[in-house]
Amino acid sequence: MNRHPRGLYAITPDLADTARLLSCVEPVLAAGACWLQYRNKHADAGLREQQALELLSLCRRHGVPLLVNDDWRLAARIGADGAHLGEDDGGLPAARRALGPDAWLGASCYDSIELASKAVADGASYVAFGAFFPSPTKPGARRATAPLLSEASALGVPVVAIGGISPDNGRPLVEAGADLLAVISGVFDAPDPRAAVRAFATCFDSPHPGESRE
Ligand SMILES: Cc1ncc(COP(=O)(O)OP(=O)(O)O)c(N)n1
Ligand SMILES: Cc1nc(C(=O)O)sc1CCOP(=O)(O)O
Ligand SMILES: [Mg+2]
Repeated sequence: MNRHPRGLYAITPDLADTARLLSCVEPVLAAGACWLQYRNKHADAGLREQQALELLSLCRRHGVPLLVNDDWRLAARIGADGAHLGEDDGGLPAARRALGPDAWLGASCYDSIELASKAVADGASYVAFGAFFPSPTKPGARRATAPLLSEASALGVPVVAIGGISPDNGRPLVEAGADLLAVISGVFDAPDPRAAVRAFATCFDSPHPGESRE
């Protein structure tokens, strides 16, 4: 498993129709998203398990890690590559014990470097900050600013930025220290999701020598 991921971390939109979910996600993986998070805030436990299993096979076919949002027990049960937990989603130490040492375990740290440092001590293997921009998916999300990303680089785990990120505003977050840009609407609400994934890739291009980005 690549311990130094860099690129687009696509997060699924809430879709009750599993066939539609798969047909939305497949082109995004084919176009080069490097991680996928299964997030569905409305499905019941049975549908979430069914959707997570179908996404896991799709991700395996594309060689893309699948992480499950909110529910580390589901991640452990289906053998997903990891889980993502926020402040209301249970303790990181129990999740780490259940998932094993090699699984990805992400923690939402909002705008707090102190939360991030505690999360790493508790077993997180990446930390996420946000929201960096107004988020259509989560309009009430707490806001974070880019200097947090460079501060977090010292924690020694991949750093994820989330919240209202688009191909047009993502590059400064990468330049500030984000390894992964986590995105829902900027990919899945784009008129052409494949083109959006390719446009996100340019946020990770190094500037040409001598090129100014002021
Ligand atoms: C990569 C990533 N970062 C942050 C979140 C948000 O997690 P949380 O605060 O638990 O909110 P919900 O996603 O559960 O609404 C995330 N899911 N992924
Ligand atoms: C799920 C989530 N968590 C956030 C945080 O700031 O912790 S922002 C967010 C929504 C991300 O969706 P979009 O790319 O559409 O803004
Ligand atoms: Mg959560």
